Amino acid sequence: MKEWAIQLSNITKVYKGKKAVDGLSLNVEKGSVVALLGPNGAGKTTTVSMILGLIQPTSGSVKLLGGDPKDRSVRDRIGAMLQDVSVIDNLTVAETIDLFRHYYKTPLPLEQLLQISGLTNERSKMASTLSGGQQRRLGFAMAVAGDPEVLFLDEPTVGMDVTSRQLFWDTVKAMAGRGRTIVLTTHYLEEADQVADRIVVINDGKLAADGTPSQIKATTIGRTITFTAGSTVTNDHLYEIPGVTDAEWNGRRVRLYSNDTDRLIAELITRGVEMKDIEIQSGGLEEAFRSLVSSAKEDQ
Ligand SMILES: Nc1ncnc2c1ncn2[C@@H]1O[C@H](COP(=O)(O)OP(=O)(O)OP(=O)(O)O)[C@@H](O)[C@H]1O
Repeated sequence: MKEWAIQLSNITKVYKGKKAVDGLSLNVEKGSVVALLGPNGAGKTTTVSMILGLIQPTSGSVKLLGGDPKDRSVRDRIGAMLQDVSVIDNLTVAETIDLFRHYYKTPLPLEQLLQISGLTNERSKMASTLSGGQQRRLGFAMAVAGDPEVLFLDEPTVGMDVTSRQLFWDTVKAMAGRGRTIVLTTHYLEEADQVADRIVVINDGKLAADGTPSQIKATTIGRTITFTAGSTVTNDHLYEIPGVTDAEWNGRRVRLYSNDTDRLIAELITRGVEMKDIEIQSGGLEEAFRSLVSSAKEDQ
C-alpha cells in the first residue's frame, strides 16, 4: 500500500473574494521528489504555505505525514526553505545553524550542514553580511538541520550561481536517495526535469497537469514553428489563426506555439502568410509547460 507524505483534499484559499487556490486535490507519496510548476501568481506558494500549516485553507483538508501540519510531532519531521530567509542579527553562520539544530531531536552534525550548504569558509561571518545567494544556502542548512522526512523548497535556487546550484541539487538528490520526500517550486523547468520524478503544473490555482517529466512532455505535442515574417504580417493577424497558442517576436523572427503544428503550417500557407526560413521544433519541457498553461486558460 502507498504511504502518503502529503494529502490535499479539495483545498481552496480565497483572498478578498479571489481564489488563489481553487479546489486542489493532490497526494504525494513518501520518498518522491515533486516539482510544483506554474507561472507567477499560479498559487504555488499559497499551496506550500497551506501544507505547512502557515495559513489555513478557506475550505478542504490538509494532512502532512498523516497528521495536522500544526502539530509539534509533525513539525519536528519537516523542513522548509521559503522565499524570504530572515537571519538573526549578531549571530555567525555557524551559530545560526547550531541554533536551528537545537530545535530538533536528531539533528545533522554542524560540520555536515556547513559542508552541504557550501558555507564552511563563511562559518565565522555574521549571517547578516552574507550575499543573497549565500543567505539562500544558509536557509537551506536551516531547513535540513533536523534531517527532515519531508523537505519543502520554495524557489530555492534564485540568486545562486551555477556552482552553488550544482552542489545544491546534488545534495537534494542525495537526500531523495535516502528516502526523503521533497516538494519544490521552481521557474527553472530544466532543473525540475532533472531533479523531480513527478511534475505538478498549477495554473490559476488549479491542477493543469500531473505526471513524470516524460509524461508531461508527451501529453502535449508542444511544438513550435519559427519563421522570418514578411512586412505584411502583424501580431494580431497571427493570433487570429486557429491553433496559435502564443507568438513571440524577435525583430521580424516569429516563434508560434501550437498543439498541432501540422495543421498550423497548412493554415499559414492557405492564408498566404509571408514566411521565410521556416523551422519546426519539437517541444521540450518549456514548450510543454507553456502549452499546458495556455490551454488551461482557453478551457475557462
Ligand atoms: N496574503 C495575500 N493577500 C492577498 N492575495 C494574496 C496573498 N498571497 C497571495 N495572494 C494572491 O494569490 C495568488 C497566488 O499567489 P502565490 O504567491 O501563491 O503564487 P505563486 O504561484 O507562488 O507565484 P510566484 O511564482 O510569483 O511566487 C496571487 O494572485 C496573489 O496575488
